[in-house]
Amino acid sequence: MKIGIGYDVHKLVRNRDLIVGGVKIEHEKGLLGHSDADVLTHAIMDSILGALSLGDIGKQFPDTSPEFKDANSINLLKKVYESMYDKGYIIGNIDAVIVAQRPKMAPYIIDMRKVISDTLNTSIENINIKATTTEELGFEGRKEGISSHSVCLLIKK
Ligand SMILES: Nc1ccn([C@@H]2O[C@H](COP(=O)(O)O)[C@@H](O)[C@H]2O)c(=O)n1
Ligand SMILES: C[C@@]1(CO)OP(=O)(O)OP(=O)(O)OC[C@H]1O
Repeated sequence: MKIGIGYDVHKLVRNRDLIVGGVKIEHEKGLLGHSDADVLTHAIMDSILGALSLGDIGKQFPDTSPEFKDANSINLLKKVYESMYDKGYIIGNIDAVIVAQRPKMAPYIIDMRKVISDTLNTSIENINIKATTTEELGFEGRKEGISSHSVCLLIKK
C-alpha cells in the first residue's frame, strides 16, 4: 500500500469558467490557471503522484508547456491514472476536501465523484469529496480563491 497527500490553490477571477472535480459550476467567477485550474482534480493528482514518488503535477505537466495551456484537468488525471496502473497500483480510496466560502459545492459533489471515479476506474464508493467554508477567514473566506486537499491510498494490483 502507498499513501499520498495533495494540496492546491487557485485564484478566483472574472471571465473564467469555474471547473471543480471535472464539473462546471455556475458562478460569477472562475479559477485562474495555465490549465482549466480545476483545483480539486489537481490536489487529487498530487496525492496520487505523491504516493508513487513521482513528484507533483508541476513536474509532470509543466505550466511553461503550451501542451497544457487550457488543458482539461480530467485528461491530466487520466494520464496520472495510467502511470499509477503501469506501476502496478489501483485506487484504494481517496478522501478530499474543497475549501470555498462559496459557491455551495454540495449539489455538485455526486457528479464530481462520478467523473473522478470513472476516470480512475474505481467504484464511486472509493471517492469521498467534502466541502467546507472557512467561516469567512483567510483567502478562501474572502472569496479570493479556492483550495483543495486530498489524501489517497493506493493498493497493489
Ligand atoms: N463551499 C461550500 C462550503 C460548505 N458546503 C457545505 O456546507 C456545510 C457547512 O459548511 P461549514 O463551513 O459551515 O461547516 C459543509 O459541511 C458542506 O456540506 C458546501 O456545500 N459548499
Ligand atoms: C496544471 C498546470 C499545467 O497546465 O498548470 P495550472 O493550471 O496553472 O495549475 P497548477 O496547480 O499551478 O499546477 C501545475 C501545472 O503545471
